[in-house]
Amino acid sequence: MGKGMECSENSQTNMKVIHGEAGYVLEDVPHLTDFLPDLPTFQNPLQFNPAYSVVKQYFVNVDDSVAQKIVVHKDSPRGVHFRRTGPRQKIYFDSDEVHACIVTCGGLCPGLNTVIREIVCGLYHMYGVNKILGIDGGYRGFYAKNTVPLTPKIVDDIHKRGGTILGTSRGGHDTSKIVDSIQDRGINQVYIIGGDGTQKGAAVIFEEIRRRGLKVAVAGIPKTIDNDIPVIDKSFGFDTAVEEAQRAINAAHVEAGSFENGLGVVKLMGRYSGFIAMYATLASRDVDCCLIPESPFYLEGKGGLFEYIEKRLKENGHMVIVIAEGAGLDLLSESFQNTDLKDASGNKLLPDVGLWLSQRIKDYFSGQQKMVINLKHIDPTYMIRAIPGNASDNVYSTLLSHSAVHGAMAGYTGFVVGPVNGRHAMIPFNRITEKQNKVVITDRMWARVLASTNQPSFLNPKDFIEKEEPQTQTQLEDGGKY
Ligand SMILES: Nc1ncnc2c1ncn2[C@@H]1O[C@H](COP(=O)(O)OP(=O)(O)OP(=O)(O)O)[C@@H](O)[C@H]1O
Ligand SMILES: O=P(O)(O)OC[C@H]1O[C@](O)(CO)[C@@H](O)[C@@H]1O
Ligand SMILES: [Mg+2]
Repeated sequence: MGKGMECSENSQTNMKVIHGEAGYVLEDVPHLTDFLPDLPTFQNPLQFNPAYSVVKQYFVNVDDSVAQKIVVHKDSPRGVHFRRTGPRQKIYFDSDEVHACIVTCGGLCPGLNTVIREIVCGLYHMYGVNKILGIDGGYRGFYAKNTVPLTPKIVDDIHKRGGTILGTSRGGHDTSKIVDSIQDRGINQVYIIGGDGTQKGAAVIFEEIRRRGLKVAVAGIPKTIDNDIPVIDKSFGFDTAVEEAQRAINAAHVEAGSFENGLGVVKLMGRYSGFIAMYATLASRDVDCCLIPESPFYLEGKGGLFEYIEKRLKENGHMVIVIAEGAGLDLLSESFQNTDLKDASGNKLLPDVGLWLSQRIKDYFSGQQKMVINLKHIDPTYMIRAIPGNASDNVYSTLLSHSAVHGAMAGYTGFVVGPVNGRHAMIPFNRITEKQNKVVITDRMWARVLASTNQPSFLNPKDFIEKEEPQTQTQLEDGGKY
């Protein structure tokens, strides 16, 4: 810890927070020495690695941190920081001692296999680790299935395939059985790849490991096609998903443009966050209306969706609507009985909004409007999720994997890796799991979507203006990322 720093631990969240000068705050991650103070250290073998020994500054300074906010005013406090990732001079595991395991949980996401590959190759090539196990089929694989040995040869070309070679699942998180399995197998590094639910599971695994006083590092790699993980810039697979969504939007546009009053409805993923729909819309420019969970809308009456569709068809002869799977749930609940069905992880099962919207539009225009429309509904959701990562996601996945490996080798634990303002950092679990990342509809990014599609905002601007204080300066809100 640097000079003039004060460290405190919040007993409720177990968070290590370090305060420095001028309002500097480091939301630190746990280290194995917090509960095992006498661990021996080792020289990092990377200094002898031909790839790294030519790099001038290959070890990061122990005090390096990454700022959460980079837009500041001259009198702003320095604000919250996270510990920077990267190789450390001193490590807490001897290469021969490491017995690592990797597990993938939750839904599929492009780039999962790249992350697995790069953890295996990173451990092997950078740190000389050769005992690495794959856990089969998500959390329950720890106690209900056999493990798969992983070597650079086995994972050599898996990044070219979609899905996860380890398999995945929802539900089945039994903390004590999982930690028993880790302990019984002599595993001392656990790499957990998954979304918000998975990282909640990883946090309780870490707590149990700490309670038992085991020398086991737990590292989370955030995975979510929905981009709903907070703090980090974006999640891997998201770019690929946005790119792949273009094919569906193009098809919808071609279909719509070829028929009189052609209407293409494309459903994209996004349970609670409409990032894929928002970015796919902005990227495409062929979309006339983007509907996301964060922005309420209505169908009938003045300023409603039906009125807009009619206007657009009259003006342009065709239109494309992109709808995220969690959009308009309040409207759907009027048509569907609230069954409250959940998946094995406890996530609410949503009715099919694409089908519902398409039917409502057809009913409206075949009813009182007497306007013949040609509607094509495209649902590419699983096709988008099941492909391999694109080039930029593959590079990104490599950085994430290496960050996790460097962090675990350096004895950090109970952390999630990810880029914060473009620099990779280790973030405590609770910062990742306490809330979901959502599109902020009062941000400029959503305004860009509205400006690009010309769709109605479905909101009364007075609702916003009257509630807000007059602003003299740019507000430095959390949401103002884009
Ligand atoms: N609160 C929790 N505590 C412990 N384990 C959890 C918790 N929430 C979810 N899990 C476990 O994490 C795993 C994955 O959770 P979930 O199915 O919600 O997917 P996810 O990780 O959120 O990914 P995504 O939503 O992107 O598909 C499951 O095995 C589930 O049992
Ligand atoms: O059908 P499954 O496997 O539960 O996955 C669907 C969900 O997974 C996600 O892609 C998140 O991984 C959500 O967008 C979607 O609601
Ligand atoms: Mg989730």
